[in-house]
Amino acid sequence: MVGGGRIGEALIAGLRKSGTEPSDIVVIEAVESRAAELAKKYCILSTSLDIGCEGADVIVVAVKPGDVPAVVDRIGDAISDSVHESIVVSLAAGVPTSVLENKLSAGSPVVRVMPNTAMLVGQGVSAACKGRYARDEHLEQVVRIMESVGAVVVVEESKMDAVTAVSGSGPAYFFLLAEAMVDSAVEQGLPRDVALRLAAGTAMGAGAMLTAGGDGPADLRAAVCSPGGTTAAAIRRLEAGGFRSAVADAVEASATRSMELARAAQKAEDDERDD
Ligand SMILES: NC(=O)C1=CN([C@@H]2O[C@H](COP(=O)(O)OP(=O)(O)OC[C@H]3O[C@@H](n4cnc5c(N)ncnc54)[C@H](O)[C@@H]3O)[C@@H](O)[C@H]2O)C=CC1
Ligand SMILES: O=C(O)[C@@H]1CCC=N1
Repeated sequence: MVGGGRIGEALIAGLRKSGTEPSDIVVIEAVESRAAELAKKYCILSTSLDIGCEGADVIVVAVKPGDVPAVVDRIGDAISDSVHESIVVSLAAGVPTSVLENKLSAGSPVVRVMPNTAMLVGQGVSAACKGRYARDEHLEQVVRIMESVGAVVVVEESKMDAVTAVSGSGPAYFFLLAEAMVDSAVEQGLPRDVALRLAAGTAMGAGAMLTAGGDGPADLRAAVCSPGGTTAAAIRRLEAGGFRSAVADAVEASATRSMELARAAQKAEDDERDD
């Protein structure tokens, strides 16, 4: 795991919870105190890029998009002489697989994954796609790893911006909704801890109903709206307040930002090649 920030930790935590042996995970994190913290918390080894990458079956890149080219360049140097084939997996928003492939030895297998933070509790949902040189068995190996921390869908790389906008960024939309519900509940006289339990339990139950495979969201919502009742009154205000279009705008803004990150990563690489 290269990069032990928020998503790096979520994956490590999820893997440990799902029974992955501590000796099968190595963390490479630039901030020494953070590396030590992760090593202690998850009983895993913390090391450097040069030592940690060689011989790894899977190298997960979990640094910020702008840091990916430099980090993968160093990974490429570290593994270029190795006879062992490593799959390089990028979790970074926006960054195309081609940017990683161009930093690695010719023909290196790269898989791009857009995970989400709920991996931390084994309830993530990820999308994965193959780079140009990755074979089906490489993708399958990565899918198996991600399945140990949640659900996985396989998509074309061209769909990754949309995926990022829905499930990568998505937990934050639900957290914002929960935050607003809790604050409003406190305004209505509930103690904050009770309000949080109610909002979180509601999110959990609604999520379970959505994933049960029966009715879709529109039918489920309609079933809560008793004629002339409380929910219909609330939904009318949400619609009047532009809830649906605010969500559509938010998802579009996230996808657009993902495309901008892709262009920035591509440009950085083009500039470097020209120098
Ligand atoms: N936070 C989230 O929920 C999600 C994040 N992602 C992606 O994951 C990546 C990381 O995001 P976060 O964890 O939120 O960021 P973060 O800033 O919390 O973590 C990045 C970590 O990488 C470390 N780092 C930077 N350069 C390094 C180097 N050369 N060697 C080793 N470590 C280095 C930093 O010290 C930091 O701890 C991003 O590319 C983001 O697009 C994807 C899906 C969800
Ligand atoms: O906000 C971000 O850029 C990352 C990618 C998806 C979730 N967090």
